[in-house]
Amino acid sequence: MTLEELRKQIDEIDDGILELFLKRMACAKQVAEVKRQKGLPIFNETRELKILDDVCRKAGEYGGQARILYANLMAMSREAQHSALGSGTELRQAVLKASRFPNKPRSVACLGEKGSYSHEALSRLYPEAEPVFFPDFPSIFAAVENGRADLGVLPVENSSAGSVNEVYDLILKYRFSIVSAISLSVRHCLASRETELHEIQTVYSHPQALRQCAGYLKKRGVSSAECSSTAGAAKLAAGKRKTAALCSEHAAAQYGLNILDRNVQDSDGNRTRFIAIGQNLLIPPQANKISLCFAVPHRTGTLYTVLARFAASGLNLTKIESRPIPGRNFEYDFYLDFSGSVADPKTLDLLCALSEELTRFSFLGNYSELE
Ligand SMILES: O=C(O)C(=O)C[C@]1(C(=O)O)C=C[C@@H](O)C=C1
Repeated sequence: MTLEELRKQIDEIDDGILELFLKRMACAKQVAEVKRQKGLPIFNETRELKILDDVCRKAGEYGGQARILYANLMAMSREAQHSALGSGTELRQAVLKASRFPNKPRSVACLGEKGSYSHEALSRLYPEAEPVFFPDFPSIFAAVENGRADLGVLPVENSSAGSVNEVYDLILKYRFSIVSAISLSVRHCLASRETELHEIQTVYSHPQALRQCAGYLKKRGVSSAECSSTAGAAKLAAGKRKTAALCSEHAAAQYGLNILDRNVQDSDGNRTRFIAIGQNLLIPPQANKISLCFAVPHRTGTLYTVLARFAASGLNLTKIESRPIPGRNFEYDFYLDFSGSVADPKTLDLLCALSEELTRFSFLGNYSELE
């Protein structure tokens, strides 16, 4: 057979598959109605596992491929059923009740001292708020929980050093709402009370900043020491001979230090993303980014079929992070960011379906990110 003839056959087969796919989806919607009348749950694991085992056996050498194909078919079918029944009432109501107005927090918690990068992010996001400084990330979450601060600003990711795992673990522990975000260009300088570079023996900074400048520090042959923030490092270096801090120029000025070297980070386009968290859900009208988290059972293809549903809805994932679930060996929570808005009914339907199907699911927010 020629290529053209074979392609003609494939086209005919595809038409047949598509017709059957649409028939299957229509049938699934009817099942949803029966389930509603009988008060049955949409997900029927026994039935799904039986279908998967059957197709796997019948498909012979393509058993694994058939399993994945049908796992996806049934995920789509469940989603159509959830959408037909308007599932996820709790999430739908939370989204409906969420405030639409940008909040004007009185006080916002952040890491470190005046002049820290977190402080800069906070001032850009909430110029009118009073900053409240804390020495570590858990204290910021605690301050939001006990009302000492209306919101908390936290670094979540750096373009060269990667995710701030401790913050992700706290996000997953507290499950507060993410209400806004900002991506800041981060340029570190080497600042000291000394005036000559060769006098420096020890460099202080936050572990993330030390990581972002690891190549520079190695080249200079100086030792490094961790402290709780870049601005804290500047304060420390102001009191000790032969030391310097990796910090912002702003922090260097704050503590009266000389700038011995500029732009010392290893990557030129070094950026850090910050989020603001709060107790209440706030969804501004321009919100275009969604964050959520969930866990999946340890079975082949479970994460894959969840991610396929985002692809099927045309949603672009911008971040995925997995973190160990405390107290459960080698089980993970997944944290996801994607571009989208809950004002889009199809996106809200997907989230509502997932909220019903996945364990440890939380919708964390729909917000926009300043540049
Ligand atoms: O058989 C059912 O109960 C259905 O709802 C249909 C179906 C499927 O698409 O095959 C969908 C969801 C269930 O989890 C199991 C199977």
